[in-house]
Amino acid sequence: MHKNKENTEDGKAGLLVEMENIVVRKNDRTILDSIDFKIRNGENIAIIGPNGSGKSSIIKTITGDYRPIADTPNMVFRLMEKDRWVVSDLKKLMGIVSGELQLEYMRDITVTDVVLSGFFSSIGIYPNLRVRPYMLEITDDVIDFLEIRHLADKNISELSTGEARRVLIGRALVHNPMILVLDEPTNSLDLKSKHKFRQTVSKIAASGKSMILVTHDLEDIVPEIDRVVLVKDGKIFADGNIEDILTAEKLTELFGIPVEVGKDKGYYHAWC
Ligand SMILES: Nc1ncnc2c1ncn2[C@@H]1O[C@H](COP(=O)(O)OP(=O)(O)OP(=O)(O)O)[C@@H](O)[C@H]1O
Repeated sequence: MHKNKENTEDGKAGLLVEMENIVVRKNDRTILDSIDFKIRNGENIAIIGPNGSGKSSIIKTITGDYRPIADTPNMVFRLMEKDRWVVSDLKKLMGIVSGELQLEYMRDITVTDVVLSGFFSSIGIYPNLRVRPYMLEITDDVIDFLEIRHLADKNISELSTGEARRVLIGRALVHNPMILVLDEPTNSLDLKSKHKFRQTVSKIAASGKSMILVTHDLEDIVPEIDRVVLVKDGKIFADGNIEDILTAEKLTELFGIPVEVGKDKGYYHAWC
């Protein structure tokens, strides 16, 4: 799979995202409070937290959909070591797969066009978009990388939920984003589809792409992910190495119920 110049050379040691003292308010309510969060190039991170704790809001802040309160003292919001961005540039930095996006794609668009549309951040390919030969080549590469060649000519609306989600990963990857964001990617997938999806996630993580995985399911945390961030009540509750963070004690405090944690063949699971 193709790589960003920044991924391989100059930006290697760089910070992709720096957030310090980030506050976001919606409807007169603080939904993110004093968030400190940094992502280094090549890091793979899982974000976990109860419903409504602020996980998606952190992602939406990074993508520019939510704006931090600008006059917060000591606030830092820097992406790729730059302080100023336009939202359309932020979208190019990130490749996002979410349930919301999948709903938007319940249309008769071929898998190839869905993947290709990632170049334009559009839903589908329209006559006004300038599709260049290199885009078609990269689309082909991504289809092969994700092992979805057999689906390429089908309409996305004909696919199973699991297949469609892999196609959306293709759309997210095709423009070579610095960070791939998977927001609850295995929701409503059956066991086999989850297994296949996690294999795909492992393959992408191993390719050196930075990844943020937002999930409620510890089993989604493939062994290539070694950092976990816990979010509670709009704040970062814990952030660190997976072994220090995914403990029964921390998850019990995070969810407010007794939680047990186990680990088997590199995968964590929790029960209560
Ligand atoms: N645009 C918005 N307007 C008003 N409130 C919002 C908005 N976006 C998020 N919130 C509120 O902020 C809080 C955090 O929401 P967010 O979607 O980030 O949580 P989450 O951790 O991703 O939840 P879940 O696990 O249920 O997806 C919730 O109380 C939510 O209602």
